[in-house]
Amino acid sequence: MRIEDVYIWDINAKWLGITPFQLMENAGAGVARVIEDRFGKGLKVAVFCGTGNNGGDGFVAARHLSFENDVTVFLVGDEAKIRSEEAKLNWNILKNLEFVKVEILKDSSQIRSLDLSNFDVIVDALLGAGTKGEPREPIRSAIEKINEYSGKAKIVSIDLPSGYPSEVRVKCDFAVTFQWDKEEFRDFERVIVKIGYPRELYHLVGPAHVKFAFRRKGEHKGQNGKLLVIGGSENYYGAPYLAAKAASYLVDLVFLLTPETVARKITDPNLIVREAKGRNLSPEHLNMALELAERVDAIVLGPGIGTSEETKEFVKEFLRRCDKPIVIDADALKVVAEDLSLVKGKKAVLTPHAGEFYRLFGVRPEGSLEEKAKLVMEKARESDVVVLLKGPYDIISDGRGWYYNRTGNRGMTTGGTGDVLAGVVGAFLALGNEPLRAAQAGAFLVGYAGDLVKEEKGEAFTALDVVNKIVEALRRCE
Ligand SMILES: NC(=O)C1=CN([C@@H]2O[C@H](COP(=O)(O)OP(=O)(O)OC[C@H]3O[C@@H](n4cnc5c(N)ncnc54)[C@H](O)[C@@H]3O)[C@@H](O)[C@H]2O)[C@H](O)CC1
Ligand SMILES: [K+]
Repeated sequence: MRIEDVYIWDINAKWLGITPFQLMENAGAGVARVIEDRFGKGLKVAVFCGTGNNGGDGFVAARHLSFENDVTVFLVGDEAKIRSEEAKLNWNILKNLEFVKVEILKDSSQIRSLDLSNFDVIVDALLGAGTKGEPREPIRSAIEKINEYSGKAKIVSIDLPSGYPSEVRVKCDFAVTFQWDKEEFRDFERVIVKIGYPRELYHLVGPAHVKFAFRRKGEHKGQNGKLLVIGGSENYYGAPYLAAKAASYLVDLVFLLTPETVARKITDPNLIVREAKGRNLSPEHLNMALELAERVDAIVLGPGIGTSEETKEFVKEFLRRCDKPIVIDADALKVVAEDLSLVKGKKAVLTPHAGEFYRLFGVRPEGSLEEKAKLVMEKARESDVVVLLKGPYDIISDGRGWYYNRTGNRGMTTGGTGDVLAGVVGAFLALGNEPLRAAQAGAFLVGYAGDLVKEEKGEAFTALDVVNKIVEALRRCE
């Protein structure tokens, strides 16, 4: 698990109804318990708190420790800067306690003159997962002050030694970190306390996956994602349009390569339509497709593409010669089913429904969520791509872990929502996300948009209704 996961778990925990207040209470209580387990009671404890939630954990730990120890809290910084509701609540509780001494240290001179020699334990709750860069004053002086007592007092850091990973960091005896170890943590001892997360969070896709996937990096047009949608045929023109339209809300440019019969029906100014002569895509359009692919960040291949022989030839050759991140959906999956080596090791997301999954892998996804998930994970690992199995719960795997998405409703069985999903996953790929994150974010966002439609219209709606709710759903994930 990485530090970013801390924020993903917090946000998705909130989605499950677990509040940051509960998490902070459990974190601070866990720190207090470890300190008393290790060092006994009747201790003289100094708790150095910053103004973020690391400090908030310190406020809680101070309150728990004050029951049988002599506690002094040093707030380092301006109390007006205490930002989160949960930290503010715990600060206000602490300030009103007679049996906890509270001192506010606003600048470094106050810190430099501190004498901590009569404290048995010093708790470092200055900086945690929200640290950016080298420690700045007055936090820096507090770190240096605490380090003067390394080897004299017991020094316990909350979550991680403040200042880490920079050289200016607290020399702690150990850090109490939460729920699981983090792969970025090196060269300091950790004690892990659980703070009440259910196992669900290992697997649940939530709004945090969208929040972290929708990163608009560039300032200039075209820097925030360029996508190419390849699809449409003599029988289908809606599908490629839905995929392209959905994506156009998330990225800067969307190109749509489609047969002329389809192109003529699409007049949406947000889409850059490129006509392929004839009624279906065929090998004669390969160069045009490859040249367009060179200009974009990601590709969606398949919506409405049909199953004519010349189109299957086109799909095969295109997959052989294009290495851009790609979503493969609908009838293009039929071509992949004939030869999985076409996608092996690509930055690809396959988006089959149950029938297409059977066609691809020769086995029906049946049984419990966990049984289906293990099957999806096995097939994703074998084919070395991300598989997003669509269903009442979408199941997603990159072959290493498995995730499931609960947003969406029965109204989503209406035609075209699969095209919308393919377009949105493609857009998240074009924004620079890894295939797994793109699939997680796409599944959640499209289902959530469908839920917003249902709130308004009940379960009778069209895929275009879902497209029109994507921006609203995205805003709620931010
Ligand atoms: N799920 C969990 O594991 C939980 C973790 N909790 C605790 O929350 C912190 C992360 O809190 P956050 O508010 O995001 O950030 P920090 O408190 O670490 O720091 C932000 C604070 O510090 C200032 N700041 C940032 N960088 C610097 C710097 N280089 N120098 C000086 N000051 C800096 C910034 O302006 C903010 O004011 C996590 O570590 C856990 O301890 C939850 O409480 C429980 C769930
Ligand atoms: K800390």
